[in-house]
Formats: sequence, structure tokens, C-alpha cells
Amino acid sequence: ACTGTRHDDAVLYRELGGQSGITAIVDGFLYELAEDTDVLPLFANTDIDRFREKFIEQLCDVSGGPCEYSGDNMRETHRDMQVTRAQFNSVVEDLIRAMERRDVPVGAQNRLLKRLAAMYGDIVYR
Ligand code: HEM
Repeated sequence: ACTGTRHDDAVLYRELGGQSGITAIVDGFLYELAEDTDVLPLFANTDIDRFREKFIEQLCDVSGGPCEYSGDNMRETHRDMQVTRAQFNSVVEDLIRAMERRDVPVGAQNRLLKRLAAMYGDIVYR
């Protein structure tokens, strides 16, 4: 679920390049993830097409775009994986590299990362 805040204006969504920009960011992210030996094993049994679709939808939603995240709850999804802080940071790095490759302005990158950081407590195991 979106973490509670409604993002009424779509400025960030536009800065990310709208639907096509977000799709390209997620595809770039998946490319980075495929090389990420810290976290890749956790995705061994994942339906990547579904993950791709839900992640695109979630980024559209949290950036103020015209989508409503319809995937599984973040806490439930990640609970049994015992995700570490280092793994969380690795995934964030993969996303940053994907945004860099798309020339997303640093300010927009940071605004998106801040909204995703709000999910930290639901994703990282303690
Ligand atoms: C900002 C951080 C993160 C966000 C926004 C995020 C978001 C998501 C989303 C949207 C899904 C799809 C849920 C669904 O299928 O309905 C998902 C699934 C998944 N996430 Fe994350 N995630 C994050 C961090 C991580 C980290 C750090 C790991 C592992 C190190 C991880 C591992 C997984 C795996 C393995 C799945 C697939 C679960 C399955 O196969 O059903 N995620 N995540």
C-alpha cells in the first residue's frame, strides 16, 4: 500500500518521465538487480513479470501519477525474507543507477528515494 501520504500534484511523476520514464527506470533497475549478488538470490522464486508490473505501478502511485498500487502489502511481502539494512541499501543503489542512466535530475531522485525510505520499517527485518 501507499504509505499514507497522498501526493496531489504530479510534479515528481513528470520529472521521472511519466509512465514511459518510470517503465524505463524499472527495466534499468531489473538489469542492475540481475548483477546484484547481495540480493539476487532472494528473487530466485519470484515471478519477475509480476514484480515489474507492481513496481512500475507503485512508483507511479508514490510519485503522484495516475495509478493506484494494487500489489501486496510491503510488510507482508518482505517479512519472511529477513532483509538486512545492507540489502535495502543495495536495492536503493540499483534504483539510483537506473535513474542516473535515465538522466533523472538529482532532486527528483532524492524526492522519490525519500518516499521509498518511508517504507524502510516495513521491509527491513528486525
Ligand atoms: C524501497 C525498497 C523496496 C520497495 C519499494 C519494494 C517493493 C516491492 C514490490 C512493489 C513488490 C511486489 C509485490 C507484489 O508482488 O504484489 C516487491 C516484491 C519483492 N521484493 Fe521488494 N521492495 C523493496 C525492497 C526490497 C529489498 C531490499 C529486497 C531484498 C533484498 C526485496 C525483495 C523482494 C522480493 C524477493 C519480492 C518478490 C516476492 C515474491 O516473489 O512474491 N525488496 N517489492
